[in-house]
Amino acid sequence: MIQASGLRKQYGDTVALDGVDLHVREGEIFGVLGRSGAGKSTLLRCVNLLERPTAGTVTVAGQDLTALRSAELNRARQRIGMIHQHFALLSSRTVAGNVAFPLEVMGVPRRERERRVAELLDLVGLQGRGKDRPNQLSGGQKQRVGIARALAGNPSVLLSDEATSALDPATTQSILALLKRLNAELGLTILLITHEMNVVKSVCDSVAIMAGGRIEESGSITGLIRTPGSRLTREIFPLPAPAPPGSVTLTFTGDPRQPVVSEVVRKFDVDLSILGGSIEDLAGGSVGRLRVALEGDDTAAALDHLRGAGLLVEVEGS
Ligand SMILES: Nc1ncnc2c1ncn2[C@@H]1O[C@H](COP(=O)(O)OP(=O)(O)OP(=O)(O)O)[C@@H](O)[C@H]1O
Repeated sequence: MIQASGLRKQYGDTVALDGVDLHVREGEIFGVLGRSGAGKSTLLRCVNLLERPTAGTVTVAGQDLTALRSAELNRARQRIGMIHQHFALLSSRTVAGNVAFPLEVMGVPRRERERRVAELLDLVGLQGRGKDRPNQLSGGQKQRVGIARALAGNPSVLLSDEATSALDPATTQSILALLKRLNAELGLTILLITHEMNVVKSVCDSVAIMAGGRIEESGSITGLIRTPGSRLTREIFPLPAPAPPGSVTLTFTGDPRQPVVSEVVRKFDVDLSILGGSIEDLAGGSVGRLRVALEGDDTAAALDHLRGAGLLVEVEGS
């Protein structure tokens, strides 16, 4: 749905994007995670060409945006919604007036506009609030208005620029739940940028980790969790460093109640000490990571058994 190739963006001597390739599949929630200054906002603004990349191409829904002239680009942008960290609402307009704004720009007749605004406010849980002013709303409600406005043109893609960074944790979760619902119900593809791992853990199907204008690692969350040495896995499941030589890190997905570890202890008569670990609920399901020390005559066979049971087994120093 979104394909960026060889994206480069330079501001004077500052290289904000340094050869970024991005592939976001239709219907997924894709997170771009990185610290301040990593280049996330620049990447997002290059995807809808609010910023023109210095080099590279951006294709959204099969259309090469970098090749379009301005009238065509404006039409293509109507199919790309965007929400912002500080909501970017017009304080002089009511809630309904804010949601209606893009419909007015598109030339939608008044009756149709009013019907669509009511439908959108309903969709985001703000029915009956159309006459309010933005300053009468909480942060979470303001972001719901931002989402309703972004969906006005029936976009196939929603870009989210740190949409929950200004919200408290409970409100963040409610906005993320709304995005997840819209993704499922409307088949909306969502590209979000964030500096919060929590956002990635809660809703993303795929992620790209950015630093210094480059993507360091990207892929589906489940795929990265199963990739030895993945940075995402290390950040989600921090374990004490350095790992003792010979210690084993086990990563398991699926039902955490499967007694795979106790089974291996019994079957291969090994001693197992737990050195660290945790279990997390990710969008794709439950994932656990455990660092253990194994002792016994048959530890190699025990590790093979764990591999055979579908665990990722990483032995320190091997
Ligand atoms: N309009 C601009 N003019 C000059 N430099 C810019 C501009 N926009 C971004 N930069 C620089 O490009 C680099 C990447 O910035 P960007 O805002 O994309 O990072 P970010 O990961 O989104 O960080 P933040 O979360 O702090 O916004 C930074 O060094 C920034 O100073």
